[in-house]
Amino acid sequence: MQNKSKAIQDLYPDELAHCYGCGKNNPFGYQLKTYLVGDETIAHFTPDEKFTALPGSVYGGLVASLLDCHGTGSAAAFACVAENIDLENTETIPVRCVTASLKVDFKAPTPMGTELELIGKLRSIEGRKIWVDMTLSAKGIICATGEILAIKLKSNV
Ligand SMILES: CCCCCCCCCC(=O)SCCNC(=O)CCNC(=O)[C@H](O)C(C)(C)COP(=O)(O)OP(=O)(O)OC[C@H]1O[C@@H](n2cnc3c(N)ncnc32)[C@H](O)[C@@H]1OP(=O)(O)O
Repeated sequence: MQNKSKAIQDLYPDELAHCYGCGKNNPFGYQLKTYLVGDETIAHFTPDEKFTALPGSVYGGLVASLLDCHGTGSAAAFACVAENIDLENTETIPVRCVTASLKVDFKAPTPMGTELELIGKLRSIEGRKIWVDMTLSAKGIICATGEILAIKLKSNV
């Protein structure tokens, strides 16, 4: 697979780049960036205390949101690779993936103020269905795992 120096979300067309979790054109959102590195995807996010659950730990909704957006970004990246779309030499991608199903398992408290690392691995692609397995870790400790079923939209909305 290809390495990618540009985030997959930065290849979404401008009119579709307003997602609260990962849209580059949403100044209020998290602007999560997913990168394809080898045959995995990676993203980072450092939560601050506005995301508090119990003191010192992150609320689960943020964890789910990060997995949601990293999952769809990863699905789009893996779909592009499967379709021989050269991510290195394109300004926008024609693939549109949305979440149909997201499962999150919370394994350990997610710490505040620490860089979180999300890793995605392609499980399978079957027609328009793309399954991605993910981990969310802090300092090498897995805080949550996620699995997403993303669906490629039929048209480029
Ligand atoms: C550039 C793109 C911008 C991306 C922005 C970032 C996104 C960030 C992530 C999100 O938060 S996305 C927002 C949350 N997700 C949604 O709002 C999606 C709402 N659901 C839908 O719009 C539709 O249900 C969906 C597009 C997912 C599927 O509808 P379709 O009419 O295109 O497909 P269909 O219902 O025929 O399902 C296609 C296949 O997926 C399967 N499927 C659909 N939903 C499923 C589900 N929940 N669980 C298991 N399988 C499911 C379905 O059975 C079928 O399998 P088969 O092909 O084998 O028959």
